[in-house]
Amino acid sequence: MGDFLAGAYPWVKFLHVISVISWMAGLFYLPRLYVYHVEKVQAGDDTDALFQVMERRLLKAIMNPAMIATWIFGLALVFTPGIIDWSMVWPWSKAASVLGMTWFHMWLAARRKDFAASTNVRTGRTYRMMNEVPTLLMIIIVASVIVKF
Ligand code: HEM
Repeated sequence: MGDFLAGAYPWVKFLHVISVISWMAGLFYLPRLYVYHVEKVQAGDDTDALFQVMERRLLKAIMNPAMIATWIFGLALVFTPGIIDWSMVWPWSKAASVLGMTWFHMWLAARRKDFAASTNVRTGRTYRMMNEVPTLLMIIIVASVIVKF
């Protein structure tokens, strides 16, 4: 298994980065959709239905598969021999940040259900602030994997 993963390493990393880009695109865009949804749309009108379709498709067709692929290829990299030295800080800062990113994904999925049930109580300001969460985590993750402190 170790030999196979070592041989596949560049391709697995290639697939990991492609999945990461797709996942991050959704994590940045979905909260922006929520800002416009809450500030510009009346519950129950045609635009409300349109936003709900856009939010559902973005989450289910792009973000959920991209998150699963990111985890699968990321864990394959974790189990590749010689890639991670757990005595360093970067694997831990990366692990904590990807757990945070996954929590943020789940939080967005729960908020989508609020909009679908017309029970959203959060303001555009809340969604604008939450939009900074993936930016912050991405900076920590990329510093971790590139600088390897
Ligand atoms: C979801 C769970 C994740 C796991 C288990 C994981 C794990 C890993 C591992 C073990 C590597 C190999 C590091 C190396 O080759 O030295 C890697 C590479 C990378 N990861 Fe992740 N990762 C995850 C999510 C993410 C996320 C969310 C991002 C971006 C926001 C990300 C960005 C990257 C990048 C850019 C690289 C390539 C670094 C390089 O070799 O130059 N990963 N990941």
